Amino acid sequence: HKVIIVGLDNAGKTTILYQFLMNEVVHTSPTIGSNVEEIVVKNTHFLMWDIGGQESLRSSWNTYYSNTEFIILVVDSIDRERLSITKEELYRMLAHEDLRKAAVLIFANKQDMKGCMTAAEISAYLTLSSIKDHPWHIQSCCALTGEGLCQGLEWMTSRIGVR
Ligand SMILES: Nc1nc2c(ncn2[C@@H]2O[C@H](COP(=O)(O)OP(=O)(O)OP(=O)(O)O)[C@@H](O)[C@H]2O)c(=O)[nH]1
Ligand SMILES: [Mg+2]
Repeated sequence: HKVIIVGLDNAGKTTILYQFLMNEVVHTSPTIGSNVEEIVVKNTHFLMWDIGGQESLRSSWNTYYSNTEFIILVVDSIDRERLSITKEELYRMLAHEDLRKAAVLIFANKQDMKGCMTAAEISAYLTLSSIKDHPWHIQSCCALTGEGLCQGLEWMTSRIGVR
């Protein structure tokens, strides 16, 4: 099952990918291009593409879209200023033909940061409840401790077989 991990630069995408793979925090630097790893959850194989989120790289996200079953959108919950940009990117993706059948998992990451937005605040800002044409789920998490990541993966595995 193909998964793409998207979100703005510094959101924590690469950190999440390697937490999934090794249950460890790896030292990351901004991703140029992508990383790809296979993650197995309860006999379900996910091929996860972690894509660089810098502004100059976002226009090429669409080259990763074909055959994607899951979009993991990672949000930096402390980055209030740029949540509007995340919102634009989210709705641009949802409108894309190649992602018509994709389900969306939103990770409200960096919940360890003081003063961060809650998953409920992010959900309201992104108007997730208005999304009717894609299954979606929001999960708060902290990539540094791994908290919340398993629950996100469980939602993904629960979706398989529904379609
Ligand atoms: N406090 C805190 N820091 C985090 C968390 N997750 C990631 N970080 C830090 O955020 C920074 C960016 O993480 P990356 O995983 O490299 O971000 P990215 O989304 O892959 O960024 P690009 O590759 O540039 O798109 C790193 O310094 C991480 O250690 C978290 O849950 N809490
Ligand atoms: Mg990265």
